[in-house]
Amino acid sequence: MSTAQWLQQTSTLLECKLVDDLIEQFLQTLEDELGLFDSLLLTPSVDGRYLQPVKPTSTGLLKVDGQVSWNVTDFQHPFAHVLQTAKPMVLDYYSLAYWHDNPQFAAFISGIEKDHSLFLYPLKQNGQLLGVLCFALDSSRSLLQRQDWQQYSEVFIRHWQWLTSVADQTGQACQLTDSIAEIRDEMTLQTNLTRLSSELVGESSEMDKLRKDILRGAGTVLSVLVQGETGTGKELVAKAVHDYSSRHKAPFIAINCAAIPENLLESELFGYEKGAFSGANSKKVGLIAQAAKGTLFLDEIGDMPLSLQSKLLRVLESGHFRAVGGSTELHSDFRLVAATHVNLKERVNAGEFRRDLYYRLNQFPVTVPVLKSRLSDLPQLIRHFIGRFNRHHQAQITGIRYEALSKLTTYHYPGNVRELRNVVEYACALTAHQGEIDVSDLPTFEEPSCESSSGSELEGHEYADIGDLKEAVAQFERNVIRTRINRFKGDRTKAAMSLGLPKRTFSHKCLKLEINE
Ligand SMILES: Nc1ncnc2c1ncn2[C@@H]1O[C@H](COP(=O)(O)OP(=O)(O)OP(=O)(O)O)[C@@H](O)[C@H]1O
Repeated sequence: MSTAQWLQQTSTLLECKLVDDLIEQFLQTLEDELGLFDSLLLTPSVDGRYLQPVKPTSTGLLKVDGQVSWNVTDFQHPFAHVLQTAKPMVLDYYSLAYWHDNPQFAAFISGIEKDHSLFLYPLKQNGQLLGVLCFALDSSRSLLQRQDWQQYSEVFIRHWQWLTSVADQTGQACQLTDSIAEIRDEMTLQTNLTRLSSELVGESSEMDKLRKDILRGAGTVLSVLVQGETGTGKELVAKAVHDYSSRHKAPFIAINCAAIPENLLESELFGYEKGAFSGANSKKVGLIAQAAKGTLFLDEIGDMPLSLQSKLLRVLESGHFRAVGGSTELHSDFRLVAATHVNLKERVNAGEFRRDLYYRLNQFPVTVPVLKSRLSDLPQLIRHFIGRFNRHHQAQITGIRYEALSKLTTYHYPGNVRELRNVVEYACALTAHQGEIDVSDLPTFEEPSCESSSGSELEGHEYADIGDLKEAVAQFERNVIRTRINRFKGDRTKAAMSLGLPKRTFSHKCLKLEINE
């Protein structure tokens, strides 16, 4: 049964006004949904010395004759053990034989057959035992791992408690509603976390935290700033913030601030009027207006020119803006998610990014961890990318050999998950149909030591001579990119992939650094 159906059953339960109706409804739902042969609820007598079935007679598998009750201190029947330990107990046909010495219990289970078992489950609230649920079921079934019916039982307990004391404790009604809302929220959170973990893959505690941060952020109206190295999944995170927010039905509009020349970025964002500049032959609606009621995602926000930053701040503060060449004030109600792989705080301190805009963007910060800090996620990510490759290429790669997986865990992934995805796709392309990825299918990885040795060479000689840091960095980037383009014989897509950069970011960098190879 889906979460929605359990919620439906929960609502039905909450409509019960009488305790007997409530118990009947509760047991009936469990029997239907868990495929039980029979079920029974045992509750303590008024003096607390005996356990008695709530239904005085039963003609089902579990035999009750109306007189039966079990002394809670008599350990000749398993109920006393469940009460003592407050833990569930599963008894198959053969282990039930152990309890046949107790005639009352033997009569009670006389209908149980070889492939049946008895499941006893203590109902507790705030450490207090309220009763024991008793199920007869198919012995191959296991109920303990399932959370759904246990959460449903929690709602039952609360409603049951409430109904029995409703006459003089009306105040409990509010508490109950709160608890149900809490349980409902918790169930929704768990469902969303499960759904999100199939999109944002990884079992590490870092990924767990990231998914929780995303859902918390999505539930607010705050601007979200996603920070993380290139290829860590920032765009996926931004999309998830939108998908799990109340704006998910409206558009998600994304733009990479680094991939668009400065003069075009403004008109892309704000739109323009006909004749605003040469070439503006017709009016254009900007991305801010397109994102109305939805989410605007500004990737590589650190590359946004200062002049535009103040215009962005204005629209974030007031919701108002003007199209390029326009005279009327326009309005858009959008939620902003921005991402950056640079340390924005440092840019602020260097005077390259507006401090006020930084604080406005950073209302809800989310940091995406680098892959090398969570290599335990590799097996799951690799499976995910193999599955994706299979779907896209109608292939049937079955998995990865242990030796190949071991080799992958020794690498440091400067390009993070994107680089891993490329490695897996490369390996899949070399793997035989219906085969497993082997070590020989993996690309040759660069030795990290090579990079660091060239770095220390520089440190010794050239660092001291640097007069213009910006130019030195640009020169370094130029050298890296040129070497890489040459290595891939001019194939820019491969060069971009090997550096863990999206192709558009790479192209823009080439443009900026005047690389024409
Ligand atoms: N946790 C993850 N689970 C599944 N796929 C992932 C995960 N993280 C990243 N990816 C995949 O890795 C690739 C890169 O992700 P994405 O573009 O979101 O990274 P990014 O941090 O925005 O990169 P850049 O800074 O270069 O723009 C995408 O194909 C994305 O689907």
